[in-house]
Amino acid sequence: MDTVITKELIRKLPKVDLHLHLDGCVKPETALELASTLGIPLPASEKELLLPYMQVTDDCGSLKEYLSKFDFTTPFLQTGDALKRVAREAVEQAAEHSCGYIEVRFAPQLHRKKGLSVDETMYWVTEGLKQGEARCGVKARAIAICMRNHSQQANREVVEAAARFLGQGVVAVDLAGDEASFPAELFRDTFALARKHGIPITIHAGEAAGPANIYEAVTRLGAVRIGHGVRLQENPEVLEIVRERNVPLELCPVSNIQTKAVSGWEAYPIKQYFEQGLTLTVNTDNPTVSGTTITQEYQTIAEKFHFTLHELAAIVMNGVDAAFLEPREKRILKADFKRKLGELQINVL
Ligand SMILES: O=c1[nH]cnc2c1ncn2[C@@H]1O[C@H](CO)[C@@H](O)[C@H]1O
Ligand SMILES: [Zn+2]
Repeated sequence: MDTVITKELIRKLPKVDLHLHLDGCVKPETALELASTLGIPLPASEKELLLPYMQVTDDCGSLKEYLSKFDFTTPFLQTGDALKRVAREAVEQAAEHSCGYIEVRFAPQLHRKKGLSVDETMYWVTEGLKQGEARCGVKARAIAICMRNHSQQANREVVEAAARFLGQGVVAVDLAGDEASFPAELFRDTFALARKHGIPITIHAGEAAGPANIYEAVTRLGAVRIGHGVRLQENPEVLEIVRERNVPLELCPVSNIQTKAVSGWEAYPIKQYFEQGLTLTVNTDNPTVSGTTITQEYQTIAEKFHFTLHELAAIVMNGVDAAFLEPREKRILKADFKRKLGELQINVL
């Protein structure tokens, strides 16, 4: 008989979160403290009352509307101390949900309003992750995000700083922001520079626009993972390319429903993708903005799509395989995950 998949069992299941935005996981209580330290007035002084300003509701209509929630948080994330703290807290939150490995992404250019340089933002975020790692035993790395609405020069600075921090806590570069208004092909030069520096690339694509952006990201920009990619099903040829090349999709189910990347759970293609042999990973995107946790993401797909515990573990291991870690570090992580899954009587390949 199949094991009953309880929430507690999923919480205990060793997991990874490869798609997690730093500014999307700020705890409301932290926002309150940072705002008071920085002297920024807030519309509410209790965390429960602050949460609606930081979180979307089910009637969120689009990615653009979803992204507007980030305007509330960025003013607090402008100092080294604040960046270090929220990075550390991202690791702590992951530890509560038995994540053994996380990659936290952030856009350095959004954190410079008080004069930090791009390198300084990377320094503080990676410091916070290291502190969290030491305290919680969760391996944590950073991904530097280029923003779609930023200038080529601003994005170039991010890529160049990422090259300096590669192997020092930063493991990859990404492209995020308003996908519908800025197609992937606008960023060819930016990612050519990343390739020149040998920086691994993941790109948000096929979320608020169609598979053409996934095609561009994989075949021209050099993406070896795709952020979301849920709209891949709209083009079977692109789907075949993604499958052949074994490009992992960083699905974020709760966020994907909220941003209307997919019309609703009945149309969410995760089971089909799984059965078609695509490499799926499950992630949170923005725990605070989306009101989710990695446990909830797994529980939701288990309930709605009847994944078995072994299938959930296979998805976890896809994430371990897709981690932007050096081969040696990855082998150690993989062995560690197999051991921990074995303790739960789950055997994976
Ligand atoms: O799902 C998403 N799609 C596209 N952009 C996103 C998503 N979530 C967050 N951001 C954007 O990335 C920035 C840096 O973390 C956030 O400020 C937000 O604008
Ligand atoms: Zn994202």
